[in-house]
Amino acid sequence: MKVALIQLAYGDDESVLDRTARVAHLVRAQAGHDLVVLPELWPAGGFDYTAWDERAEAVDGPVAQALAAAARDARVTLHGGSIVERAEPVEADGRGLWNTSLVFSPDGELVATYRKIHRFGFGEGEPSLMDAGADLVVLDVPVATGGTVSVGLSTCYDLRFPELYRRLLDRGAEVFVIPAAWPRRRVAHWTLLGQARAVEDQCVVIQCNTAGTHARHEMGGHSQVVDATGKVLAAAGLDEEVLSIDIDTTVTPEWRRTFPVLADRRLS
Ligand SMILES: O=C(O)CCC(=O)C(=O)O
Repeated sequence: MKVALIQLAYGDDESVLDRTARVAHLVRAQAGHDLVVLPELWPAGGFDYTAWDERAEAVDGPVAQALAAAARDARVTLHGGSIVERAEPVEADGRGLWNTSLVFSPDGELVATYRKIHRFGFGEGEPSLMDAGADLVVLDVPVATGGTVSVGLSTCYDLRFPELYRRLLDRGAEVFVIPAAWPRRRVAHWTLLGQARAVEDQCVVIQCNTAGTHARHEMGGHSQVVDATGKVLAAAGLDEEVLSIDIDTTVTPEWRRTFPVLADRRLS
């Protein structure tokens, strides 16, 4: 499975319109990959809390339409990172905004949405401005060499909650895709926890982080792809870059067969 991770850098000066056009261009340049992945909240700004309400949009809004067209032109499955989603109806005590990932098929069809379950901010940011998602999402992603790969979705802070990944595993996930806006000061946790999820769940982990500095927060970069044995197959640095990697999808079932630790679980 050929995968491209676009570790996008942005600051405060680029408009959402300009950034969207730049991202669509970067996605089109990844033709030939099976899956292209973008970071969390790149249109609204991961830590740009004050702009979220104004930049919120529907899952068929202008950013989604630009991503759908880019996926179709490049003929790739596109994990478009996440947007601040505005949707109706709003629950009685709800906020009507979610941190929502969008996945498009190579035909440009929106095939999956995932609303981030664990909100980051310790009372501020996401918990005060957004609602929490409740639904697990696992989808089949087609691979040019034949067949599909079962991909479980999660976002950034979710990575700190291993029980979520066990549940995705139990729904058949072989790969976890994790877009993020993870700060530089805790980037060691980002890489370590990604490797831990790969080892404990015997899954491929694809982590696409943000780079650059926006809203006074320096992002950590260090996107990575880890195979089901825990081996880091590709790793980015601190700045904007595209990681391109051909993942051997036979490794996961072979590793699960030769080291059958999952079969020894006792509490499920
Ligand atoms: O858990 C962390 O250290 C960072 C999480 C985060 O930045 C997020 O979920 O947006």
